[in-house]
Amino acid sequence: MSRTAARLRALPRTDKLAGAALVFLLLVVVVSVAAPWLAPGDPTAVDYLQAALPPSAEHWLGTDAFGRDLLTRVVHGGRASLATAAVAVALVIVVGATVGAISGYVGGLLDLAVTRVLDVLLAFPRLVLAIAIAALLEGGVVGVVLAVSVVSWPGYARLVRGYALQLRDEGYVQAARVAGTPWWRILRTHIAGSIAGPVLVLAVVDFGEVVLAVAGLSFLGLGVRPPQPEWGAMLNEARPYLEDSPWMFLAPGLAVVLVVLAVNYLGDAVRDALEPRRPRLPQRTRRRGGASTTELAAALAAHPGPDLVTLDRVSVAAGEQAVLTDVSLRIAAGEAVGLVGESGSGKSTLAGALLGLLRPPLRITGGTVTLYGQDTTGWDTHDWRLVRGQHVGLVSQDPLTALNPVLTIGTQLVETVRAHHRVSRAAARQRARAALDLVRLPQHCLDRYPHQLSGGMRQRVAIAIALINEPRLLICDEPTTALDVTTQARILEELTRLRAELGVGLLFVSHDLRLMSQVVERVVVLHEGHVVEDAPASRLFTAPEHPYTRTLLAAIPGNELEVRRAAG
Ligand SMILES: Nc1ncnc2c1ncn2[C@@H]1O[C@H](COP(=O)(O)OP(=O)(O)OP(=O)(O)O)[C@@H](O)[C@H]1O
Repeated sequence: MSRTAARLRALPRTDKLAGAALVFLLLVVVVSVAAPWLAPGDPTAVDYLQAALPPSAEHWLGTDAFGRDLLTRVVHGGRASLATAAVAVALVIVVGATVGAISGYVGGLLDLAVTRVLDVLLAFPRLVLAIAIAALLEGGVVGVVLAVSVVSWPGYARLVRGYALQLRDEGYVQAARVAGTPWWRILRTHIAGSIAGPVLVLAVVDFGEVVLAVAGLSFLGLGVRPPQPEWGAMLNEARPYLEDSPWMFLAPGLAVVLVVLAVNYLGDAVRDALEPRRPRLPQRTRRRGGASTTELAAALAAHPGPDLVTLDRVSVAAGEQAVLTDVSLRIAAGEAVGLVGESGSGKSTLAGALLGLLRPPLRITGGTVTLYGQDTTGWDTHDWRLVRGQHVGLVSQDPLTALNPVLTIGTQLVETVRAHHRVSRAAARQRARAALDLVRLPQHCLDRYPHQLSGGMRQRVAIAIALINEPRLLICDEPTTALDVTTQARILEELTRLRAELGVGLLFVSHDLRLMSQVVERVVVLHEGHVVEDAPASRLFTAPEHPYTRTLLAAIPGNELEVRRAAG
């Protein structure tokens, strides 16, 4: 099951109100679909003897001016309102997503033309344009569907175009192109899956507005025509009797209000579930244990050391499968520690545990992670945000994925400073200049985009971003894997120099012991989630104790004989 599907399935449990909204909407849909069986009376049959009766045991919601039972009409009206809205949204998704995806992916003149059309359509007030189109088409269900679709698809097209623009430069999309995959197959296989989540969120959020637009057009006499029941049309019919027979207004009015409220709440909840970075509730300032975020910030800043990080018998599991078992690790201020192990040994998981970046199904099942003297157990996202980027910098394997392709290097450096410090843009830019000097990049890089730099320059930018807030600990997760040998050597030199100059602690994660030997003082060897050796680099490279370490050393070209000799 994908992560998106898992989050959606968990939603009714994590947000009870969203669960209630979903149940209510399902109920409305079921009742509307089953209207002919649940309310078998003819919703259009006129009986003037029963006209304008208030709610009673016989007519639960009363009757209208033509003596028609309002409950029957509201139930049947739901069919028209919801079905019209659903068809309009489905049409809009297909048209908007297709146009947006093709426009963003193909680019060039086509994209230019499409964006101009979108700009024009989006510049019109949505409802006013819908009224004009519905009037032009002389109303009716088809007219309403087309009017609502014409004013709604630009929003979807714009959203999908943005994603397609971004995704077309992803490595796997380029690889598919190089492999000769036709564009429409790339769109279907590689792009559609990635945009399905955001489009779904937009559709749910938008559905409420479409229900309102359909009801609004029918209210104005441009949609479903009387005597057919539809909530908007019923409101129109009830208008002259608002003072004498308010129940005529209440029944369809409440139906619209409750459905739109439920859809909007559910839409917000779905969006929050799929984009957890968007805070919905006021931010919590009290942490478990009573210390406020401000107190934690002060404690982190004041930590005297020497230990920056301590992992005490930490275990991590993915569901039932153990990924790390009883891992202990310590990094002191200014110390360079290497974490080595073959692919799949758990190195990235350990780095993730250190930064609170483990995502389900990965979770810490035992032990404690202590950062700057603070036990991180129970930290929430705000607490982790204090640490990441300010007290701990991270340099990852591929700078392209860490850098935002549509922002200049200067903007990204400035944003990193301002995410943690209340300083002016000018002051942040000054720090950005200093950070570029630190990693020996020319100042003109500030105005460049990531794709305008070489791989080595991008990695230097990533290091500059990691160091710009002067953290005392830097985690480098395979920082040179994506680089050629000469650039690798330069980046390693750079890291060694920076460590000496700034006195930062360093966790250097790699599967390559040869590289590591150039940077670290102590090496921790990870094998199948267990620490099998933790020794000073000088001893580990000359007299490895564990057979697995010997295997790793023997894998270094030209090192086989020495290792065999060391092993005796
Ligand atoms: N999200 C996940 N769900 C399930 N298992 C996972 C998940 N992430 C990692 N694992 C498992 O955890 C183990 C360790 O993975 P991890 O990425 O930490 O290894 P690694 O040493 O960093 O490897 P590499 O050098 O290839 O990046 C692997 O067996 C992997 O299958």
